[in-house]
Amino acid sequence: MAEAIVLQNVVKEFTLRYHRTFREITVAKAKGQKTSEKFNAIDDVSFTVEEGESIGLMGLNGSGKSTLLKVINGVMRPDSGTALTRGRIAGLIATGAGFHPQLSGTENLVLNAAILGMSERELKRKYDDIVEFADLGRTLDAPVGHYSSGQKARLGFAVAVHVDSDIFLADEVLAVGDKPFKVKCMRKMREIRDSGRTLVFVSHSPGAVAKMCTRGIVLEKGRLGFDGDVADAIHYLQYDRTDDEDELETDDEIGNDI
Ligand SMILES: Nc1ncnc2c1ncn2[C@@H]1O[C@H](COP(=O)(O)OP(=O)(O)OP(=O)(O)O)[C@@H](O)[C@H]1O
Repeated sequence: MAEAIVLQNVVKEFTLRYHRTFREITVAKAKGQKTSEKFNAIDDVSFTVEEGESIGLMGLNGSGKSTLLKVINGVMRPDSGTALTRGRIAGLIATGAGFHPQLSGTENLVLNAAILGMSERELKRKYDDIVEFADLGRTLDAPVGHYSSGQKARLGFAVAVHVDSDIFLADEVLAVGDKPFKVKCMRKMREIRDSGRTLVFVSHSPGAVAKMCTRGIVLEKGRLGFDGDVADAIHYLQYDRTDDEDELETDDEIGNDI
């Protein structure tokens, strides 16, 4: 089996700025305080994904999952190390990314499909399915700038799943969609997985990850914390733990009842 994604010692550095105004910066400098700090959002991460594997990319908030997807997708370049991929990549890596707020949903659909490499003929063939999947009704005629985050996710996901990709990246599709849409997304991602395409699925929902993926990769403050069987990855993160304080937790329910 061929390699679909190969990451070697990938580092992505960001600058965290503590102040927003000149005045604040001047005061901080006068007091000898730092005004910004560099940190590695992705810190020396290496792993290989074989074609057809389904990976659950997990980790606490801010651990670097979205950043890593952007590096894999190619919208961000690593500061050092290499990120190689084989084949066409599609997916939803950030809700609303690539949308023009002043254009309507329909216009953005066409634009987005073209950006993702769909030919005019292919789009004509798939247009009705995309519209049906997004299920936005007349809202499709309204400017995307007025869309809710869930509506943006619907449109972005609807286009992305209809692209003939070899690698599908999904970031937090379950976070903003309503329940019927989540169910539809999970079904579609399962179809993608079962068709032998490579899937990288970012989620905080252990139930959904366990159902969708065979391998789990856990990021911890930008570093690779765990890479192995998906159940072990969930256990490593203690996402399978339920104690009294977790009683109000809804995350697992979301995954379990899909
Ligand atoms: N463009 C940026 N400039 C500076 N810092 C950034 C930038 N993008 C992300 N970060 C920081 O990098 C770290 C990793 O962010 P990232 O969005 O990859 O985390 P995540 O694991 O996807 O988090 P979550 O689960 O909350 O979605 C965070 O500390 C975030 O604040």
